[in-house]
Amino acid sequence: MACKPQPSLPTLDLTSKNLKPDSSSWTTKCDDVRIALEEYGCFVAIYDQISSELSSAMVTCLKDLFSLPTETKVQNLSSNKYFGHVAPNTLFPLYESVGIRGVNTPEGTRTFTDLMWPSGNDDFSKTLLSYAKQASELEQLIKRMVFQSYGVLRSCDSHFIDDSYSYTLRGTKYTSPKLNESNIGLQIHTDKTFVTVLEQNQVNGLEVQTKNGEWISFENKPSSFVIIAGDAFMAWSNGRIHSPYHRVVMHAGSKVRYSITIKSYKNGMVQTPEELVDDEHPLQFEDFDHLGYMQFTNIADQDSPHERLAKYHSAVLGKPIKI
Ligand SMILES: O=C(O)CCC(=O)C(=O)O
Ligand SMILES: [Fe+2]
Repeated sequence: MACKPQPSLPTLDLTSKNLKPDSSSWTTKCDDVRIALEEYGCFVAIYDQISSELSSAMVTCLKDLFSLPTETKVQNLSSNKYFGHVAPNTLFPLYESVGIRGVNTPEGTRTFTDLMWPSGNDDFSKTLLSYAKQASELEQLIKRMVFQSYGVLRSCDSHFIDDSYSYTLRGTKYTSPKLNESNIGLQIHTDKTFVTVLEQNQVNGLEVQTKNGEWISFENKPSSFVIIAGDAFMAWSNGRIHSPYHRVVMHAGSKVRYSITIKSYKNGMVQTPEELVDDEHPLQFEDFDHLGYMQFTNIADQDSPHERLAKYHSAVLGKPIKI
């Protein structure tokens, strides 16, 4: 009997030679990106603008960061539960993570570096800034391609001016489970972001759920970045783009796993363009404040993005939305 092939995430070649704006291949590529995000909420981008040297340097930086004493790491406080330091705990003993805000600006990287290394660590802040800048360019490319494919690039050009988005880098370290310990590195969730750009280094573990409930694991390859659409992108697109459930599963005996995510958040309101609303697609989500939505959400909730956004709207606007 033939074996059923393992499902895999779509892979799209976004290397510079394949991305000449205004060519017909550019239009096709933009459609491919949109379709992948509508079908899976996620795809693997092959991207050559972030060099493997920079990625390795970033992982070395994360190793240095995680080896600092806990008393130092916990100083990275945040009123927002998604942005600070998360230490391993009894519920998720394999997971340790650090969120760094404003990471694509020299002030953001310097403030964080000075907090962790009061006597300075130039290598760290330079690598962090250069990685974050390149990854935020990839994030903008993805939005540009999707907007182009929906025909709203011009009407939505305010998404591409400085300060229209904030970027957070979340570096995460996963240890392998001990005997009788759960192998869940990170629980099932959707991202509350607009877009997440994720790089997984050497040790696999990320799994993404398809719309029909199958789990797809992601095998790491050089120059590959996983693009994940978040709840805000889904809402912006009037429900066309999928915000997928995903998780990290670790395997006994595996090496320590490091992942780097760049997460984008719209500054101010997320608003569905009017071109994406018509009789067949009535408006699903009222405008909402992205950072307000982040504050409202609970990491451990098991709501779908639609349910969570409905609860947020009803809490903030006093009325539920149609779902
Ligand atoms: O570490 C990973 O591969 C996944 C991280 C993730 O999903 C997240 O930070 O939202
Ligand atoms: Fe995630």
